[in-house]
Amino acid sequence: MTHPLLADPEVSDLPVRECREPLVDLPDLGILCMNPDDVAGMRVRSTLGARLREAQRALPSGIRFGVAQGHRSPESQNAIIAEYSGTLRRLHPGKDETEIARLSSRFVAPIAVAPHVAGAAVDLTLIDDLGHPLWMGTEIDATPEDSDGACYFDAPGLDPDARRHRTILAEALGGQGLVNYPTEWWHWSYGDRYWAYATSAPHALYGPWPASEAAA
Ligand SMILES: C[C@@H](N)C(=O)N[C@H](C)C(=O)O
Repeated sequence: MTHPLLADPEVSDLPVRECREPLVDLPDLGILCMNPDDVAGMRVRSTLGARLREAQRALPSGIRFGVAQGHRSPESQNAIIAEYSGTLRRLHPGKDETEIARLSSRFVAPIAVAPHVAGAAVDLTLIDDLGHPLWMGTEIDATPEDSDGACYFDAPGLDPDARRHRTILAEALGGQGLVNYPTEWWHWSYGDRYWAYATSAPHALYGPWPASEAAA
């Protein structure tokens, strides 16, 4: 089955009805954040936070979540877009900017629809009771090029441990209504446009947040 990308009109054209729900701190909900310097990245919209807490309770004993990043500033989003687009331009000198933007959205969302900027997404993995990340087949943030496609949630040819761990992740998060971005096993969201697309909701719940800063 093929899935649309965040840049595709099936997703990007969906309306947002911003519900103005605040961000919450994930550590306050008992969720481990793996990047202590990224204070903003420890926050997500409150419904997403509550759902993550419930999803963590549903994990097998001895396993917990490790969050790499939740909320992201528009500046950080734009910096990731610029860096990855530059890589793609070097790899594909014949492609025009429309094609580069679509390819880029396999790995990083266009700013206008960015789920992390809305506080509606987390990049996360599973952590064992010794504090070690479980093997998921790639590191978080492996690009399609660097991982030869193994970053895709349903990538063929994954070893059994990685497949089993991804299934555990998906059952816990999917059970709480989160949706995965199929090009990245680690990216899960709730209330953004991709969630609206995947759940056939009439509109997204969250746009860029805070609205004033994200307009740039
Ligand atoms: C850059 C990567 N970690 C990521 O966050 N990708 C998604 C699709 C995003 O930009 O929202």
